[in-house]
Amino acid sequence: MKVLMIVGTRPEAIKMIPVYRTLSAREDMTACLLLTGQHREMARSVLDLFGVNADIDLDLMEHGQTLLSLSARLTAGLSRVIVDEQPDVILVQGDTTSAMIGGMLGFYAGCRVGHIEAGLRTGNLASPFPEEFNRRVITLGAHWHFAPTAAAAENLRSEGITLNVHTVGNTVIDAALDMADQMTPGKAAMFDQLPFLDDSSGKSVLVTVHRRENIGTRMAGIAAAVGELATLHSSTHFVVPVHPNPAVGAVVRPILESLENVHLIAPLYYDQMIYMLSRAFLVLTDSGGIQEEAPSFNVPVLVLRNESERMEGVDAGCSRLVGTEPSCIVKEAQTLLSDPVAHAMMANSANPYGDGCASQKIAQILSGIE
Ligand SMILES: CC(=O)N[C@H]1[C@@H](OP(=O)(O)OP(=O)(O)OC[C@H]2O[C@@H](n3ccc(=O)[nH]c3=O)[C@H](O)[C@@H]2O)O[C@H](CO)[C@@H](O)[C@@H]1O
Repeated sequence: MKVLMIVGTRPEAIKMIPVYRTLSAREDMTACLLLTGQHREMARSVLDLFGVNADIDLDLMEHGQTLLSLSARLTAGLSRVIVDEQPDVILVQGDTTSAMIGGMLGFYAGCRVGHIEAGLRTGNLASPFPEEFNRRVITLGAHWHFAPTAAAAENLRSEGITLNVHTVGNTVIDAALDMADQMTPGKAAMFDQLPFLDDSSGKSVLVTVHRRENIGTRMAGIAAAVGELATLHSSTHFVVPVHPNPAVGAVVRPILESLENVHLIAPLYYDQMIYMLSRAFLVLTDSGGIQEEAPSFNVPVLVLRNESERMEGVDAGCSRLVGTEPSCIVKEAQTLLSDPVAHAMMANSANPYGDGCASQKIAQILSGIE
């Protein structure tokens, strides 16, 4: 069975590599990993860390690309590969434009499409844009729906999708646990960059923001809240890897760069990120993947969004949706920074997103064993 696995962005690489490695180790499958180049450098750096080479690199990224120009190039590039490679199965992950076009072309070509991380929904087609649309299109053409949680599987059933829906966990947990076993270089790099990490008694708060819907006023509100928290908790370090999208730095730098205990640093390599997660006291984020990973390291998460397609963490008690209003963020973070009981209750909640075995389950389903 020939399986073409399509990856566009950093999080797709993180979530697809465990499946690629699992399929590659099997004799009944030939796995072919394709990078579209939607986010060129960030996706490649993940492959390098896991010691994986792409079989095909379309290198499609263009400076200033729009959804329209990207979709056109993806359609042309992926169509050629599907005709040349004749895969039996196409695997896509998540809800990016690479995943949506890959799933759609797979359906057109008569391949069986497997959707990893199926069934996430906000119920609002306009937010996140275009991801909610992309997810629904992929669902329509998919043969297998690999839902990360029971709630995601239920979302699919409520849309009438009942065949081949499998709750397998999220492959990001496979990747995070794997990286946690080999993060020594990442830890050393973080110690070089942030020497205060040497002091094991110091608290660190990890902050990441990048979502399109937060850029602008909302992101300024988030940065103002971080600034206020940093002033109130002067012995706590706030570590902010700044997303490469220049719009993010343009908002957060002027608000936070003068604060001594706020560290605005470059995006982290994945081993560095996993070290920081394992080490953080609290995470403030609008990232999907980080929400899913942090509970595996017993770190509470405050989600900087007004709605989320990942409510399982909130229901399990690992995370809280705090929106982007500075006063709400400060209030919730203050509680966790100053009340050990409130912190422990969140930190000790079990991770609802998986146990690290999702890739094995996906491989077994693809090969018809399960
Ligand atoms: C805006 C956007 O593109 N969102 C997509 C992104 O979500 P998501 O919001 O997860 O994207 P992020 O860019 O936050 O990536 C998260 C992943 O990158 C890692 N990380 C993050 C920051 C850093 O400096 N270093 C690092 O290694 C995190 O540990 C995590 O594993 O990918 C998902 C998976 O396809 C999609 O469902 C989302 O629609």
